[in-house]
Amino acid sequence: MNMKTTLAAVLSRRSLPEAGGRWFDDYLNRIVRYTPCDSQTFESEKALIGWLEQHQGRTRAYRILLDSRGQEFSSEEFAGRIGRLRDEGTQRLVFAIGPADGWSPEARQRADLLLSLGRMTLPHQLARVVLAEQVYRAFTILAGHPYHSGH
Ligand SMILES: C[S@@+](CC[C@H](N)C(=O)[O-])C[C@H]1O[C@@H](n2cnc3c(N)ncnc32)[C@H](O)[C@@H]1O
Repeated sequence: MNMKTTLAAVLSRRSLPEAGGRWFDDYLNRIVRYTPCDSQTFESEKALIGWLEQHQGRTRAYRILLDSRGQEFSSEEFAGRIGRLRDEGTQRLVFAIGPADGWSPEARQRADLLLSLGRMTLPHQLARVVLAEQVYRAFTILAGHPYHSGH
């Protein structure tokens, strides 16, 4: 069975219309050419964690929380990690952008991976677009598509 990827974010109702905007939608549309992928938004960390607990599938979703203090990867390393998860039979892979004031210690502890896009803090709208682009890039690397030409 195909691994399903979800790009999730905790976004306030106020920031929802502009969050990600056309750039995010464009990358999401490109990702679905390679793999089933959707977007989910939540008003609070609690709502996101509750959704994660409910949507387990046969196996638990692999949770990757975006956090500037997390682990950094090159695009090739990132693609390799996603490819390994897919090949190991992971059914659902969830990437999540956190609330404006960052993740709670409890959420961080329950993550399978804390992923950093760099040590600088980005506004969540930008982090969401960068994440979508890197997920798209990762699937093109795994497919051998020439979108990624190195540095
Ligand atoms: C505005 S930031 C939160 C900033 C918060 N004050 C903090 O220090 O954690 C909102 C969300 O964007 C994501 N984010 C921002 N910069 C990031 C980075 N460099 N790497 C990974 N995620 C990032 C994280 O998910 C974060 O929870």
